[in-house]
Amino acid sequence: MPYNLRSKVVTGGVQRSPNRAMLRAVGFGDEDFNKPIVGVANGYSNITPCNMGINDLAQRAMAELKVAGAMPQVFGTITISDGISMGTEGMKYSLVSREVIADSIETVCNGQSLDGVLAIGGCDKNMPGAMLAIARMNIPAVFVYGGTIKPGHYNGKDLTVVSAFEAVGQFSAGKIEQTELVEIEKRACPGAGSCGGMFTANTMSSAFEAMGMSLIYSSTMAAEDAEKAESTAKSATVLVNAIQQQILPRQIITRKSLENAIAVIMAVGGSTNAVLHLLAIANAAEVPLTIDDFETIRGRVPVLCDLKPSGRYVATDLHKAGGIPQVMKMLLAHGLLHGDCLTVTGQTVEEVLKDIPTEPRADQDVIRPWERPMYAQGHLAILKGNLATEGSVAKITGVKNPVITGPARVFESEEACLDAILAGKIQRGDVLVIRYEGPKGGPGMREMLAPTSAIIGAGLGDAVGLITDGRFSGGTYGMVVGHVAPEAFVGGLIGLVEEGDSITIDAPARSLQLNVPDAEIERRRAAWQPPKPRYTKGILAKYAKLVSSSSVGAVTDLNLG
Ligand SMILES: CC(C)(O)[C@@H](O)C(=O)O
Ligand SMILES: [Mg+2]
Repeated sequence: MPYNLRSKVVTGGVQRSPNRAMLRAVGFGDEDFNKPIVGVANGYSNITPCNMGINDLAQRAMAELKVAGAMPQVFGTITISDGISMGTEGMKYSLVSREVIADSIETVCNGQSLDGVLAIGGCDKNMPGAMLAIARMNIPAVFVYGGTIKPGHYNGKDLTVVSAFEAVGQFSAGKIEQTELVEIEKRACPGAGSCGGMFTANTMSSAFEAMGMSLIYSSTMAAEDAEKAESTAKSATVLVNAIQQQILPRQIITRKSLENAIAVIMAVGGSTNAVLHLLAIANAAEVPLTIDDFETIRGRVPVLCDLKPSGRYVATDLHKAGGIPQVMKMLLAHGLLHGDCLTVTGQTVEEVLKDIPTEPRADQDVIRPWERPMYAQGHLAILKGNLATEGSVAKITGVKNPVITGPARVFESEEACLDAILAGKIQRGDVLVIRYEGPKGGPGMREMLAPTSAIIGAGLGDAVGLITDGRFSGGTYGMVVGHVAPEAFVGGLIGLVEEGDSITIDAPARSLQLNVPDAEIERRRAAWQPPKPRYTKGILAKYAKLVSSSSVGAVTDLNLG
């Protein structure tokens, strides 16, 4: 039976003869018209180490798809590098690139009536971008992660790119010499692969493994190891089976599997970005999920893994210790994972995990035993209050002072804030406010890794708070609250804060509050003028018009119907 179930492009009789003529030019023979046509969304780019090994994986996937009886058709998807654009105006394109990737995969797969898609990505937005498209289209699909980078080494310590960001703060605070800063820069990124801690890329790949849209163990493999290519080949075989069986993404991406992904992200200590991306994926899959669901799951799931940014180990260490399947099995054994969710293999989560022990191995301390977690509850909290009536996202574990009330130090951009930190103008007890960096205001919610790392490097990590309507890197930690919604640009209270106002971040109470009388707030609100958009042409201008609040995932196709 022909697999071109979606359209009759190649089986549609004489009318389709011209379509077939073109396919013959790209290598189709008579018998190939009876095979499924599978897109390979190739995120290859030498712009960033995260994506530079992906072409080899795409080639391997193509070869294996052919062996499994499919006709692969490769097309390129774009990426930007968060690490390289970090701290620049270019970072505004990062979250935008998520939509571009989603739109490009949807455009090619639907435009060409493909029977399935194997998407390969590396840098942070590649993962959610691909999954948004997969959830929208609902054609059989598998996600292949390009793999994590191995750690660099200096003075007996493991390095990641975040070490280089923190070294800037250490240097500015006079804690290290410039020679040391340069050594760290040279050694932080020793090869191919996405940033090595449990930062955003590794968080999202882990989430997809937990959701059943990627093969087990695949999200923590090193980009440069042979098993990455082997797992890619296996993904191709699994996808062809999914096409034959018509296993569809929306059978896999369900409310329950998104809850599994959230539970795993809490257990591994993942990035704040996961909140934004999983809300967006739920919207694309038409699954009900709200920002408050993260708080509910956080309350019952412990942080089990000792991973960077705030912990000790990197993703390759987690892999050696048993990887995401070990974490999932522990959650399953303690009733915190839905075992009946379908995976792309056709097996349920419980079936996939059946041979994995319920406790981690004793010869490692990356994954803690159940009785000795890093933290009894998850680290990604949803804070609300007059400053964030729709919600905000904070990393609340690992900070010594979970409550801070301090004077606001207001910055209208990330650059202004970084300059103040590096110039030593921030005092212990200050609450830094970085605003007009939201989905519409930035636009694009830049990741504030440079200021948050400079704070850590300057030794102020436990002494100051920081709130923003922008985002954070997966490498950020400390008393930081991002995704503050509503954002300043649309009139959110964060835009009305004045220098010296008292702000309280209360992590245990999950509250974010401006301590200014209501009458004064109303006076300021009446005087507030919406600012002019920063961009009036091109993609940033289009994005700013369409994008939703971060509290519902910063998506560009909400309520368009
Ligand atoms: C550069 C990083 C560390 O990859 C960052 O973009 C993240 O979000 O994790
Ligand atoms: Mg990032």
